[in-house]
Amino acid sequence: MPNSGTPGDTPTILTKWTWMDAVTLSLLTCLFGLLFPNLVNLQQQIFGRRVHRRVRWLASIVDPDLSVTIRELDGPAHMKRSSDAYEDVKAYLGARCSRKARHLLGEAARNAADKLELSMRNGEEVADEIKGGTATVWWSLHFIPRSTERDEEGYQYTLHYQECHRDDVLCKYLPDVRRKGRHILDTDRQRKIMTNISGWGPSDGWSRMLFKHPKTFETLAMDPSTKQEIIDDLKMFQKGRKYYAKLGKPWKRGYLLYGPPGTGKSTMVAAMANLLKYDVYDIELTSVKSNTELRKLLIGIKNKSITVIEDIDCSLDLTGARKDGDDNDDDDGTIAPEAAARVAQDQDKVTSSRSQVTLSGLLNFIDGLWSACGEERIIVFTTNHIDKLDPALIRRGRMDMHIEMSYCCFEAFKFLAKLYLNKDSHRLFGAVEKLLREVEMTPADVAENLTLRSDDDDAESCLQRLVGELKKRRTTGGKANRATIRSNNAARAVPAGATEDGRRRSPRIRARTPIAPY
Ligand SMILES: Nc1ncnc2c1ncn2[C@@H]1O[C@H](COP(=O)(O)OP(=O)(O)OP(=O)(O)O)[C@@H](O)[C@H]1O
Repeated sequence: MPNSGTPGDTPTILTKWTWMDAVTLSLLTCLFGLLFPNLVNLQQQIFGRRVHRRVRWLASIVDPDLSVTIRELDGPAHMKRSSDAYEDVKAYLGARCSRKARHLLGEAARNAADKLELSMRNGEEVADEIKGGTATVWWSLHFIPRSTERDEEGYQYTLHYQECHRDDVLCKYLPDVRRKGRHILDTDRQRKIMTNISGWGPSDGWSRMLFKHPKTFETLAMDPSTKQEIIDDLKMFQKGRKYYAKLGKPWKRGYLLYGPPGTGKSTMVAAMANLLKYDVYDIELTSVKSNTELRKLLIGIKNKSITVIEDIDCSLDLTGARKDGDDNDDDDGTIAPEAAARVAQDQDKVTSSRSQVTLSGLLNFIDGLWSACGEERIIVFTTNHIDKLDPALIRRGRMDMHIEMSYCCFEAFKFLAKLYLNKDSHRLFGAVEKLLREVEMTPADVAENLTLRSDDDDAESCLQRLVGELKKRRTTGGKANRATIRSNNAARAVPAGATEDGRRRSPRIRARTPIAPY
């Protein structure tokens, strides 16, 4: 209430005002606002900011807790992918805090079959220490259900801390959590294999399982020098961060594994994953409905991973030319004339097939702009028919290394004999060597013959079985086999180092990009 100013009262501005003064001031303010609207806005903003600051100050006294939330899926709507930060925090908390939580979640063992991997359960809270144990922060895990159509449901970790520890938490503690979590994931974790099966899995399109393939390069039968070359190449790739950055190239490498069925192409992928400790993304291309869906899958692929497309020649009708108007790729690969003649026919086929993924879409997937959004990624194609593939698909820069997985050579046999029978030599080795020069047999078949099948089996009986099988093939299928191989190879140049009849006994590497001197 305005006061007319009783003598003796504490004088204030208001006490000296009259109603008339107030009305006059209001009118003047309105007039000022009409004449200078921007100045009034500015005045209101400054006033608003001051109020906001006071409210924050009050809030920090009433509730000094701050929080950071890390969601399981991040990225824009329709492009959600599982978050690296979430995985790091999960690994960190799993190792550090889980024993402090009251209610734990047990998952399949990490390294040992009889152990459980423990982590926080939904709704659980655990404490962690910062500043050398002088302060405490709290982590909680919650499941957030979908609230709108565009939203994704998923888990989220929330870190609660006091305002006075803000700098320590944000600048030291959180980066440390991520670093430690990543280290645990890199060294200690069980790797995963992901596959895309329509309608399954979370929104990023990948269904996940633990990857437990036992195959390593130590148990892969190959020509030893070829094997070493591949191992060296992979290891060089793995430590090539600076090298790729220096070249201005995305940190990725493509391997094409080709050869007859049973020669170890899938097995090689498992050995690669185990050597590098990478996750495996196995793409079933026929389940991918469109190029857009393929891109969405690509965005969901994590770093330090091997992406495999098996039997690429069978996956889609990609063996012909790219569709007209589909070719926005600047590669120098040429298209066979007969393939060009099939363009119209292929176009119809591609359109009518379930999957609308085009060759161009696949090429962009491998090395388009989006493919560079990650790093330390390997892509592997396997095929039984390299000659059916469009050259653009396997050209330099896409498939950097071509590795032929071929029939069992004597070196590979000796490796398998040592592995399966623990024999470095045997009287039947000579016979096997001679027969392997005449008959095609895959390492898978050789390994099967060397496998002990009963308690009575021993090295002698296994080798006899192998010699018998080789002899049988020589008289029945052996020659037919060779003829087929020759006709399949007819379109290709005879590889360097091939035997007289054009066959090659050991895996062959054609490194399209020289192995880099990092
Ligand atoms: N070089 C090898 N060393 C050891 N084992 C091998 C080798 N090649 C094949 N095998 C064994 O043979 C089986 C089949 O191998 P794999 O599936 O890798 O062949 P593939 O070439 O991928 O066949 P496909 O082309 O039919 O997919 C596996 O159980 C594997 O252990």
